Amino acid sequence: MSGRFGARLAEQVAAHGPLCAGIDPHAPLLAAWGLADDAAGVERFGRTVVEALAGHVACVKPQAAFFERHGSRGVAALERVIADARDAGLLTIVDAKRGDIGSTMAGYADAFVGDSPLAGDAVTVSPYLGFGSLRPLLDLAAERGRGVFVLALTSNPEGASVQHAVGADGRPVARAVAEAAAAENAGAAPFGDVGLVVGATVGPAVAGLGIDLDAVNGPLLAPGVGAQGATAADLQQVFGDARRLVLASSSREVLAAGPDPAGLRDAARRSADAVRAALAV
Ligand SMILES: O=C(O)c1cc(=O)[nH]c(=O)n1[C@@H]1O[C@H](COP(=O)(O)O)[C@@H](O)[C@H]1O
Repeated sequence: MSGRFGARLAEQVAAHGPLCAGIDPHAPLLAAWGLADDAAGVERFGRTVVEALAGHVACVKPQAAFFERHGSRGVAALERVIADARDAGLLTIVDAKRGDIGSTMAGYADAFVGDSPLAGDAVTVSPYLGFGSLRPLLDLAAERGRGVFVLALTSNPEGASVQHAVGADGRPVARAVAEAAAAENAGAAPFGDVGLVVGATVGPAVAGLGIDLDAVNGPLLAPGVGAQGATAADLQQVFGDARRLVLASSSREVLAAGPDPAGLRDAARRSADAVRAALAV
């Protein structure tokens, strides 16, 4: 791994388009792929996606939950998927969505951005114990050149009850998260290593909450494209002038084309082309 996460991601997006393919081995997808719903099944699933998409997409995002549901052997499978991706030169965002008090966050930092085999190129985290609680993980990620994606406006409808709420300082909570991320990325080029998660499904919320996403100057991971109903065109409305920072994410829509590697590549290519076209407008 050489160079900082933001710079490496920018290079991959330039080469392959602004799409991150999720690796979410849901039980129905395992069945559709003819795989058992066990640790060996999720391992085969994940490694197949990596082998098919390495060199064809900007990055992959293994969803830790679907590996963890098989206990320690599932976690070992996740480690092997991450190792395969690293060997293949494919960037990984480990979707673990961790968040805890600062002293415990230091443990998650070691696990996901330190020396552990669970560390990919970046990790997703939740700031809803307070953005400051993420500090140990942000610091270790910065030291190692890894990336962090902080949940801001999530793609699920329930998220608004927390994220749109106005905090004690008068700012909507999601806006405060965005401004804290912007402070981490100040001065970085082409952009920094601290990204936000902003669902492609959030409609007019960004503008409505007064959030300046362009000022974040970090990658904006946009899940919700495909299975959750958002289209590439929704990205234009949600992201406005911050389109240069968007990394759309899609899992089930791409994965449904497997296990045939050519089918996975075609589905990823179609999604990446649609996203690139929508963001170019
Ligand atoms: O952090 C994420 O990736 C994420 C944040 C969010 O707000 N919404 C969201 O759907 N995700 C993840 O993105 C993936 C979406 O999968 P599909 O709906 O199948 O494309 C899942 O792994 C979710 O956990």
